[in-house]
Amino acid sequence: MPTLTKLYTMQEASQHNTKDDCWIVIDGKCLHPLQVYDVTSYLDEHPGGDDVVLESTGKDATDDFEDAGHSKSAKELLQSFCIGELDTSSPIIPELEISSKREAVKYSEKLMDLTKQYWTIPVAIVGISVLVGFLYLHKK
Ligand code: HEM
Repeated sequence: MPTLTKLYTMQEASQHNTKDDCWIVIDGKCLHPLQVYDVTSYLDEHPGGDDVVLESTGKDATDDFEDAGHSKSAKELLQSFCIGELDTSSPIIPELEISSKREAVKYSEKLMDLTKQYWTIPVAIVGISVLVGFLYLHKK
């Protein structure tokens, strides 16, 4: 039977960054993408202290976890805190996408303004060309 996996965005996971509510995101290895773990209840028991874990919230903490040289049993223990997977289809920093859209709008507005301001130049060139052509034909 297919199991339903809960998906969380990095933005959502990063909001759980306190002693009373602490989520971390770590690569689950195998075929899995990044997994989200609610380790709140383990913070006080963590042999490395709670601050190191809190410092690893709001980001991919795989390297931090691996660099600490955790034992096999620590890795197994970690799995018991898994609450879901990271939704990688959403941008990690959504503000970036929004601001780049805003930039595009700004750019097209600027272009429109320039067109409005300088429309006389191409019109004048066409007008002068027509006039010169007209005079030239009349001379003949
Ligand atoms: C990503 C953030 C984490 C960092 C930076 C970190 C760091 C550390 C460090 C530095 C130690 C060594 C403490 C010492 O020997 O004095 C340690 C030990 C340990 N940590 Fe973490 N830890 C993290 C997350 C976790 C999590 C989420 C779990 C389990 C749910 C965990 C389980 C353990 C265990 C069981 C030990 C004892 C040694 C072992 O069995 O490997 N840690 N950790």
